[in-house]
Amino acid sequence: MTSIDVLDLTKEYGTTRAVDRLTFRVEPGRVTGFLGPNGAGKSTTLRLALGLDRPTSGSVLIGGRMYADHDEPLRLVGALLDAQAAHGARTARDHLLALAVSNRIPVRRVDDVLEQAGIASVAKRRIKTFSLGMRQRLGIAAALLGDPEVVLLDEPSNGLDPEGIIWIRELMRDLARAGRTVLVSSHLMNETATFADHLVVLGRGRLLADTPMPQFIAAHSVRRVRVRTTDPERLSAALARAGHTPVLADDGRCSVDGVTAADVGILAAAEGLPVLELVDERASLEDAYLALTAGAAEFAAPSLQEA
Ligand SMILES: Nc1ncnc2c1ncn2[C@@H]1O[C@H](COP(=O)(O)OP(=O)(O)OP(=O)(O)O)[C@@H](O)[C@H]1O
Repeated sequence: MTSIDVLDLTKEYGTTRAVDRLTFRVEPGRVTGFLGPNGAGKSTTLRLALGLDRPTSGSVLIGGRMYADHDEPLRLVGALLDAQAAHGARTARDHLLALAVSNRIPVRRVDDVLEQAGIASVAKRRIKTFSLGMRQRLGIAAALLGDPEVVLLDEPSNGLDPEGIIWIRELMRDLARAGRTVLVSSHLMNETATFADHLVVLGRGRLLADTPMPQFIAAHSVRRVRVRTTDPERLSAALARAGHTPVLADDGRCSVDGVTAADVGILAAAEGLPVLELVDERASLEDAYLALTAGAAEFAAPSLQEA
């Protein structure tokens, strides 16, 4: 069981602080969604974890050691960072074979991962003829080649069709169920909600949240009730008198934040209004995420003069 520990990590590019004193732990046995708006620092953190760039300060430890200090890192950590990185003139199979041989991974793994990624039938085609989705599957095959305990995926559903998106979701869940440590970056909140057990949210290089998914939603969502009665204006006026701020839609439905369905039902009954529809709406992960990152999304990464 191998955890990832990000410890007081900072990365500056000139005057841009891409990652700002970040500390969090990614636990095995679950899928951790790594979220944040464009430029939040997700890819930089993953590159630092893989030793592809040097931190300005702080560190990332995988299984208690830096990536580069492991003897056979590809057998411990599999990563998909840039699916376009593979050499276009090679066939998919040759690309994986070269990776296997140079990392002392048994050659039989090549056919296993081609099969697992659903690209066995195109294994002998040159990579330059591949669609974005096929390249993405090849990148995932390469990440799984060393049968790693830790899997880092940067936007893995990029370019995948709906069937591919379901496949990658199930693959990530299976890896976590098998006790592996799975960290997956994304901008897509609703999609992340379909596979992540835990969330780490960044904004402007800083940690905004590190929390189990259900707690994240509960902590950041607003209660909202949707109600429809025979007289929307009268109900609206009654809600306003009770100190609420109802929003009336064209279809006669009324939304009210910060109340329960019971509150609204009792109020409607007191007004003698028949209730035609009354729904307790749970804010979606998208709403919760947008509320959390609203401040961070308005700006680019902070410059050092600002910080
Ligand atoms: N090599 C680099 N040189 C200069 N600035 C960089 C470099 N890499 C990243 N940055 C800057 O660091 C910040 C964080 O970028 P990063 O790519 O890590 O964010 P991200 O969260 O992965 O965004 P996206 O979702 O758009 O990929 C951005 O302001 C980016 O412009």
